[in-house]
Amino acid sequence: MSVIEIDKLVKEYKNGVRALDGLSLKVNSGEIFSLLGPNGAGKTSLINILTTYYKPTSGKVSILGKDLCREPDRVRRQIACVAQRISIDEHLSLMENMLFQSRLYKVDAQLAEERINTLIDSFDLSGYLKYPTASYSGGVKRRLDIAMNMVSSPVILFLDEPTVGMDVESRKAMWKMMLKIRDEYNTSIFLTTHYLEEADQLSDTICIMKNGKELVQGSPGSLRSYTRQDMLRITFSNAERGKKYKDVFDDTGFIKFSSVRDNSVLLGVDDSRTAFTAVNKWLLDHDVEFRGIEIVEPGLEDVFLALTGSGEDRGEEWVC
Ligand SMILES: Nc1ncnc2c1ncn2[C@@H]1O[C@H](COP(=O)(O)OP(=O)(O)OP(=O)(O)O)[C@@H](O)[C@H]1O
Repeated sequence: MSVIEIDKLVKEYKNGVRALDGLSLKVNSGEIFSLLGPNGAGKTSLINILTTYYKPTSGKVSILGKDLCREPDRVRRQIACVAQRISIDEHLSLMENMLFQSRLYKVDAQLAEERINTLIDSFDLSGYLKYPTASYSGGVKRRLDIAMNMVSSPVILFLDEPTVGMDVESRKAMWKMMLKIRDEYNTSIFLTTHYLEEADQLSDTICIMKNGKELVQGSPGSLRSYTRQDMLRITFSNAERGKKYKDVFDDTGFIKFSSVRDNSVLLGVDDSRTAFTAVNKWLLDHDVEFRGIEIVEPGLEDVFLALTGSGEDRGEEWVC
């Protein structure tokens, strides 16, 4: 069963920027859904619409079976959103922050008390009860922010880049928290992130978007299979040479997609063994200085780069 259904969503701002350009996607009940995309892809615009903050220009959005534009109040009661900026009040204690949130959502006082105690326990916050919230580390503040947003027992929790700027340990604690929210609270999570490893580790479904449109949607494993077996990496002495030969290979016509990463060019090809021989021969015949050529197994990062490219629109070949 899906909890979010988006059909041909368009958001055009007053300045004429079309942040969403006919985006369609579905989020299933009880899953962690990650939205990935380069800067300016339209992720925040989408979250702002889904959380009823902005109105779409056109298209249809249904959340928990309700039309977002016709019944925004009913939708609002069943969702919670943790924005990029931490929303805890540092003049209040941990408990006061939790209670404030429960009153905002009009949760019955006794139920709120039970939920708050369970959340504090569940998310390892009890050790911080006696300290002022202003003294918490960024990671603990973020955990409290998310715990507060769970007081209303939302069916869907939106998290806009929840681990941005965190150290590895805090990020791992946050992942544990997200998995708990999905598995023990049965809340669906809609997550935006720039971290591919995070999306890979946590998500049931990943959607990669660019220029206001979805490029591809699927499980981390199914996305990796997009480019499995058929990639070559050629390493040069510097990134400029990589860029130069990327353009040369693009013009040959037998490359499915290409991207430059550090000193290397990644080439998507039809048959890696045949391409390996052909490209190797071409490089030697043309006296091109290169450090190495190899057949590579793609990771999620390769899929992301292949689909979003670095300015070129080759990803459109992969539109689902
Ligand atoms: N309020 C606004 N008015 C006009 N244009 C906007 C507004 N908000 C966003 N945009 C533009 O819409 C496009 C998509 O922006 P958006 O913030 O949704 O992308 P994003 O994927 O969240 O990017 P980032 O990862 O950098 O946060 C960008 O070109 C941006 O400049």
